[in-house]
Formats: sequence, structure tokens, C-alpha cells
Amino acid sequence: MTAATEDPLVLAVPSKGRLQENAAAFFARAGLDIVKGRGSRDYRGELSGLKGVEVAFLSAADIVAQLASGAAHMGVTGEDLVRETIPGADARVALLTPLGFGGANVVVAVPRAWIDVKTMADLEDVAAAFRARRGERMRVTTKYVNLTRRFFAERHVGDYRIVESSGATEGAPAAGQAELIVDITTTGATLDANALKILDDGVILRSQANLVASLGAKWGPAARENARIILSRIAAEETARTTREVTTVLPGWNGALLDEARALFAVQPRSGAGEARITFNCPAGKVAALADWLTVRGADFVAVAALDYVFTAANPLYRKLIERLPKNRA
Ligand SMILES: Nc1ncnc2c1ncn2[C@@H]1O[C@H](COP(=O)(O)OP(=O)(O)OP(=O)(O)O)[C@@H](O)[C@H]1O
Ligand SMILES: O=P(O)(O)OC[C@H]1O[C@H](OP(=O)(O)OP(=O)(O)O)[C@H](O)[C@@H]1O
Ligand SMILES: [Mg+2]
Repeated sequence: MTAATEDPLVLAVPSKGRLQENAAAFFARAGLDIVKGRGSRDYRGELSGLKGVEVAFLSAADIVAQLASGAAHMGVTGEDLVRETIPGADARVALLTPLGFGGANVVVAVPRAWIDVKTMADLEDVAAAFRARRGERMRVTTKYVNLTRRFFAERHVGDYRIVESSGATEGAPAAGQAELIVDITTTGATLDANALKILDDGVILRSQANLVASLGAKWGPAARENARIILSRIAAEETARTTREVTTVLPGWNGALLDEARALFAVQPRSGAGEARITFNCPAGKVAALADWLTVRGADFVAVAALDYVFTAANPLYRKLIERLPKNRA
């Protein structure tokens, strides 16, 4: 198949809900300009300047389904949905990088009134007592049926049954529909409002939005080339966001000092050996300590600048993808 006739690379982008705004901002920062189709019912778009890429606007849940089936090549969605919906997720998709937004924990929560129940081990006792007393199993309501089953089994809680939630999960215990819940929480406000508390060891998953690739999609040469370009831009923005450029002039700068700076601050020198003016790339969180270290050693000034993009030949996100794809399946 030639590149001209190859199907487009499908990039799935959240079109509603909690991830939509942040996902749009994320692509914009990476210099990937999403152009929407014209009609109001047009759920397809393009990336300006890139031929052979189709943007599909979908809900976070639909994005997971399309990545699992291979209908989409890459997409942005929540790890919670990936782990819940795709059995053996790691064999079918690659989580290329967490995106720093859409953070939420999937948790086990019980009524605050259960003062003696603090851990999953306590819950195991409660479950046994509940069954002995009532002759029926304790009810857990959730949309995260698979995550719940797996987690409860690992923690040896077996005496329960799942009541699948159709929404407003947190209200179920007060409404007498279940004894406890498994749901997602960010601020904890909804749990609080429903007088529920998270068990001390009841965090099943710390989720956030991820850039996810489908391993089962048709990865022809054109799709791979487009993925390479898209991922190089995303990595360049990600590196830039977490890196600062530090410039100084330090008499007596030498190899031993450089080794020390590398070990202490994970700096990467950007200037040649023997130059009086030194430039580093430094992790953003270490910049102040590095500046202090340089001034103590005789630097008169240390200039720190934010960067827009840091492109590298290595393209780490693309490498992560390509390592997981079959070698010659063009
Ligand atoms: N507080 C939160 N509650 C739920 N999901 C969150 C929260 N914070 C981040 N997310 C992430 O956003 C994803 C999508 O949730 P979202 O609420 O947007 O969609 P939904 O619940 O399927 O649809 P709806 O738009 O009807 O609420 C979740 O699966 C999760 O990864
Ligand atoms: O810990 P908090 O910050 O209070 O957030 C948690 C709530 O947010 C989500 O619901 P959402 O608002 O997405 O409504 P939904 O149930 O219709 O998806 C989730 O299902 C919880 O109910
Ligand atoms: Mg929701």
C-alpha cells in the first residue's frame, strides 16, 4: 500500500466533559492546531499542516473503545477508563505519557458512620459479619465493575455483590441501594456531601489523562510518519515546560565542576567546553538551587529563561510507540 492510498491516522480528542478544555489546550501548546469540520454535526477535523491525519471528536469513554478496537491510532483519555474497559490493557494499548490534567482517584468509600471500618481488612470482617447476620452479601455500587472485582480479590474481600451504578453513585448508600461504593473523586466534595469516607488503603488507582496509542490500529508507513511528527512536537513542548535555560559566566569553570553540577542538578550543558559563557538546560524545580550553587562558586549573574520547545533527535515518545509495534507491518 502506498502512502497516498493509506487510511489516515485517527487522533481521538475529547469533545465533551472534564477533559475537553485541557486536551484542547494541550494540543495547542504542542503547536498542533486542530481545525474543526464546518458543519455543527461534523465530528471530524484535521491538524493544520499535516496531511493524512483525521481528528475524531469523541467522549472519553468512546475514545477508549476506539483505541481498543483499533479504529483510532492515538487519543487522549483517562487511565481509569482504559484500565476498567480494556481487559489486559497493556497488551492492546500503550500509555505514552501522563498529561498532568484530569487527575482523579478511583476509591473505595464507606459511610462515615462506620467508625470502626478503616481498611480493606476491616471491610473483609464487616462483609463476613454482614452475611452471617443478614444471610445476604454486602452490596457495592459502582461503574468500575472490573477494577472493583480485581482490587477486592487482591485484598481478600469476597463476600460482596456488585450493584452496577447508572449515575449518582455516591447517593446509593443513603438511598439504601448499597452499603458502600467505588467511584472516582477529585476534590472529595461529593463524598463529603454524602457522608462517605475513603478507606485508608482504599485507593484503587490514581488516574489522570494520558496520551494513549492503539497497538491494534493499522500502522502503515504514513501513519507512523505522522505519529513521529505529532509525538516529536508533544515531547518538545513537554521537555520545554519542565526545563529552564540557565546562562552564566563563571571564571574557573572546569570538567570537575560540570560533573558536580550534573550530579546535583541533572543539568545538561548546552555550550562547548572551555567557553566562559556557560548555558545549561536544567529541570525547572532545580533552577534556584543551581543558581545559588553557581553564585557561591563565583558567577556574577545567572540568567534563567523559559523555553517554548526543546526538540531532540531522540523523540522519546515515538520510540516508546514504535518499540511496541510489529516491525514490518506496513
Ligand atoms: N472529578 C472527576 N470525576 C470524574 N471524572 C474525572 C474527574 N476528574 C477527572 N476525570 C476524568 O475525566 C474522565 C471523563 O469524565 P467525564 O465526567 O468528563 O465523562 P463522563 O462522566 O463519561 O461523561 P459526562 O460528561 O456525562 O460526565 C474520567 O473518566 C476521568 O478520567
Ligand atoms: O470528588 P469530586 O471533585 O466531588 O468529584 C467526583 C464526582 O465527579 C464525577 O461526576 P461528574 O461530575 O463527572 O458527573 P457524572 O456522574 O455525570 O459523570 C464523579 O462521578 C463524582 O461523582
Ligand atoms: Mg463524569
